[in-house]
Amino acid sequence: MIEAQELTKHYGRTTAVDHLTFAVRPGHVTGFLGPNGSGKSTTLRLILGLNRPDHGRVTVAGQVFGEHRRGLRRVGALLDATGVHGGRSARDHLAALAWSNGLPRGRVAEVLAEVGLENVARRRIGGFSLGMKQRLGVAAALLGDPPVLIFDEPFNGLDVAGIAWVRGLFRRLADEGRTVFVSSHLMSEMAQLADRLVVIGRGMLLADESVAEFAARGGASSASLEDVFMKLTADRLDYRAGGAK
Ligand SMILES: Nc1ncnc2c1ncn2[C@@H]1O[C@H](COP(=O)(O)OP(=O)(O)OP(=O)(O)O)[C@@H](O)[C@H]1O
Repeated sequence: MIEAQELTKHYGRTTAVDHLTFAVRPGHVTGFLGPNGSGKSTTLRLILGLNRPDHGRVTVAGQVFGEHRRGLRRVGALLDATGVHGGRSARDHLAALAWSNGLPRGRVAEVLAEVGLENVARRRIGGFSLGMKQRLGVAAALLGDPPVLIFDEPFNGLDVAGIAWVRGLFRRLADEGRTVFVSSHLMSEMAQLADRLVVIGRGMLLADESVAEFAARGGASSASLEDVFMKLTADRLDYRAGGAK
């Protein structure tokens, strides 16, 4: 369970996250949606203790998640797949993470197999494609077999087979009773994946409900989830192509 209460973060005069209150429950895939710049990444960084809130709090399993030793046993996260040391091999990268988190070395081979990177385990990460780096990031998140998993835009760079694989993986993790929180700026990605949605716009909460409840906002019309999302966020857009605001 992830619980945010009145969570607020400012960057200078920008309010990135604005009194956000929501809950992410175990046993579900919860999509975290909002237009570009709406505060999703900032919220995830606050959950993981990588930034401090200016107001409010966010807890994971009832505790503020700070700089915990062996944190990977509690929460696995993929925030920025490209933020890894390019000179290391995939295997060495995961082995270092396993060592610093007190995890058995055998987990490295298990997660490499899980994400389909066993054949390139000895190659330098610097030569990996974005999709391969995403797979490696998923492997790192899974390393500690944690009850809570957080993924920021995990579909970036994945091919069709990769997207199908990630969807199946997230479903399995949720069915195992884990809390799975997945951010995206694309409702189309979430429509086939999430059970629940947390939607924000300009840092503020717009929806925290099941996909069925969200769809019902479209009323009797045959509005797609994407239509409902576009309507809900229409006046909370910071960036819109074509110059109109
Ligand atoms: N380190 C920072 N310094 C200054 N402003 C920041 C910083 N990080 C984020 N912001 C601002 O905070 C707001 C929220 O950004 P954030 O990256 O959290 O949004 P996002 O929803 O993840 O966006 P996207 O979907 O485009 O990745 C934006 O206005 C952004 O410019």
